[in-house]
Amino acid sequence: MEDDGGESSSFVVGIIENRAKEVGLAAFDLRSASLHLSQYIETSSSYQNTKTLLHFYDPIVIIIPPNKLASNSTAGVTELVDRFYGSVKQVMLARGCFDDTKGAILIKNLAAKEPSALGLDTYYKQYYLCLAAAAATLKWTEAEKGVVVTNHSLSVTFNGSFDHMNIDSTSIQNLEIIEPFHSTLLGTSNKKRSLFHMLKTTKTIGGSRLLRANLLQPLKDIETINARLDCLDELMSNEQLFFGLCQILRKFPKETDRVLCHFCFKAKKVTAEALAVDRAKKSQVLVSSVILLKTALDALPLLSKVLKDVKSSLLSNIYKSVCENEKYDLIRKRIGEVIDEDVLHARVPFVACTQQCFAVKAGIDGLLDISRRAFCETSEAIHNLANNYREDFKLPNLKLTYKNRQGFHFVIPQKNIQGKLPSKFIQVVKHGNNIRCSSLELASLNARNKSAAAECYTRTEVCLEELMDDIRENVSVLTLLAEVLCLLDMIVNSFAHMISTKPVDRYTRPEFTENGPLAIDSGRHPILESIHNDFVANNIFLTEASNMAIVMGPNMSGKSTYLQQVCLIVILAQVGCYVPARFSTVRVVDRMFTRMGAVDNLESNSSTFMTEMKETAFIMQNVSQRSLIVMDELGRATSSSDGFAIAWSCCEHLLSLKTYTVFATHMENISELVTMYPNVKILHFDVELKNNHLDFKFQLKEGSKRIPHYGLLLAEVAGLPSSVVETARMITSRISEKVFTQLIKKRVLIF
Ligand SMILES: Nc1ncnc2c1ncn2[C@@H]1O[C@H](COP(=O)(O)OP(=O)(O)OP(=O)(O)O)[C@@H](O)[C@H]1O
Repeated sequence: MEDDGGESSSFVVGIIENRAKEVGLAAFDLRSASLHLSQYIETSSSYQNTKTLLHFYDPIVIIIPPNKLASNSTAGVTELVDRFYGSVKQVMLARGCFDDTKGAILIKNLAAKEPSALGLDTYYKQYYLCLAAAAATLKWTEAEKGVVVTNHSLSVTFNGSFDHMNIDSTSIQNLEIIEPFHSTLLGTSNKKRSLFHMLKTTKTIGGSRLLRANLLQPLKDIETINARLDCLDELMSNEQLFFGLCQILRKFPKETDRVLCHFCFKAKKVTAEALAVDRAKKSQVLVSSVILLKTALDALPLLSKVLKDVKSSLLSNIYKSVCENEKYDLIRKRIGEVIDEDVLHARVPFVACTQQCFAVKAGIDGLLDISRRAFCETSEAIHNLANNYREDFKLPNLKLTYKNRQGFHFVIPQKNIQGKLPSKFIQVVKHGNNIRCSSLELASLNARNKSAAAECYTRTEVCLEELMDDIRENVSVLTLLAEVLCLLDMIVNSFAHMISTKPVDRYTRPEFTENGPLAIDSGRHPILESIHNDFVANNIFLTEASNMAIVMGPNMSGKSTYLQQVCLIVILAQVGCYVPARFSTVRVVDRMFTRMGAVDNLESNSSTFMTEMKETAFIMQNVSQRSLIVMDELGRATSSSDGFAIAWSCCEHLLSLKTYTVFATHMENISELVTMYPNVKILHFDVELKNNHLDFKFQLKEGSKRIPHYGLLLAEVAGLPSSVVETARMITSRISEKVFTQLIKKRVLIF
């Protein structure tokens, strides 16, 4: 598999839908060799569920069947992809490629788990669409990448996203989980203000991807969440274990997870020409994977030492399944039969290249030994050439550098060059304060050096063939090792690290119930509290008997911050992390909905009000008994009477369910709901009026409090011309709302 080297996504996603608006989605992760299958009914015409999953997987390729209008002639999933994911590579495959029977057979053969353990027999009929999508996705990936997936190597999960809390893509933006709101809006990169960036102290790319996936789809299973929390308890109370793990994790190469999955893919037999072009590169990737695996396996005994006496179930399971698993030892010994003991994984390009050329023990392959000699001779000649140039051209600071693609070239600090650079130097390029260049002699030596290295790689691959087959037989333990390293990276380097940087007891362990309250005592906004030194903590208490809180208060009093804070605390709790509160107990949330900032949606050609209504409709259609909904100023984008009516009726609808809702509003009359429904409570943010100035306390209190004309006061502070404010003040003092309406009707109001 090609090595992307970066943090970018590695998902190939196939999607297909039927006439009943049921969608099957297969997401194939090339990096971790895992396949995630989901099938669901699209309840909204805007394909919110599909959008959420696409947002989650962030694919590099989307595979779709040719466009076909859905049953009711509305746009289908293919058009959605066309419209919203134009920048992602799209591949259109004939509907025949989306074959569910083929998909089922493929999964039976490729999955690491037994078909019965996967539940394939049960799922087959029910999930035929995602199996069809899997067939197309695997077929395309194998053909395009020139690989064959090794039998029984894939980690397959059914119904991936629905085992987890579902957060729709709008809420992901509103809550600033991955990107701060304004950065997505304005294209700026104020990355400090997202939950993901706050926690992204993971050391591996696999770890940070796992963190991102967890934040986008937090857990729902209390047992798993508690296992993570027990592990955090142990890390927080045992410094030696925490620092020991931090140190040991550094000993595993950063790329371990990505490289281990190379053993799941076997190169296809290709034609002679393609062989010549591609082979050396592929062989090099393979050799470096084996070296990396050796380095990772060498670090395993150190991990065993640190985890020997752990108590929490998560860590002791890791100890049992990884550290005590003899298979790793056997693989390591088998590698030791072919690979030189001194060979190590290296990141500096030329060192890595040399390690790869010398990976296989001497004397195993005569041709390899000859190629190595040629490689050494040309490398030495290149270094001698550099020495000669330093002396001949009086350039003592001339440096020789190596890049994987170009090979060797010279770097000379510009200040060392008096006058013109000697004509011997060619391909001269300015680079900052340096000049990069080559010479004809260097270019020729470079070519010889490269071809010697290429020959070394291909010979090495031949020597490694048997070893690779042996390793592939145990590929499931390598996948397990990759998963464990990513999980430890997230829990130790992100969660535990973040908690350890805060004062003691600022972050506490949340508790969970299936049907209990959502109670947060002295909760704080995880991101804003580090920006505001004097951030004011607030509580929330919702139960099935009192499941809606209406939050009131003037502008700027802290309502939106509070809504976001409640959601972020629940997300943190459900990923298995401590939360910024004195105490918290969470009823496990299965879907989280937010309706917050009102912005025109230019992409979907919707006005502010229509966007607001579409989002609200989506919530109303999808809400479940265990949802958490936060709504900010619903109904403010239309006429005040219609807005009020919509807000009121939405509240009534939500009150008839057991869902927990926090509803922030400026509409004072909404508080009348409390007189009709016992399960509503009214809260307000405390603000005092002092000398015509608003003094914000940011403290949430019971009941409501009326601050007259706070809008006018804030408008003045914002710099509205004083004459305008004066006129507004005069109008409000003279007329009551009723009179005002009558005046407008009679059109006698003259400004
Ligand atoms: N608990 C708090 N402690 C300290 N500062 C806070 C707190 N909550 C909010 N703030 C500050 O107040 C500012 C305004 O808060 P926020 O946007 O939540 O108000 P709002 O009531 O939603 O306003 P509006 O009704 O105009 O949307 C925030 O940007 C933040 O700087």
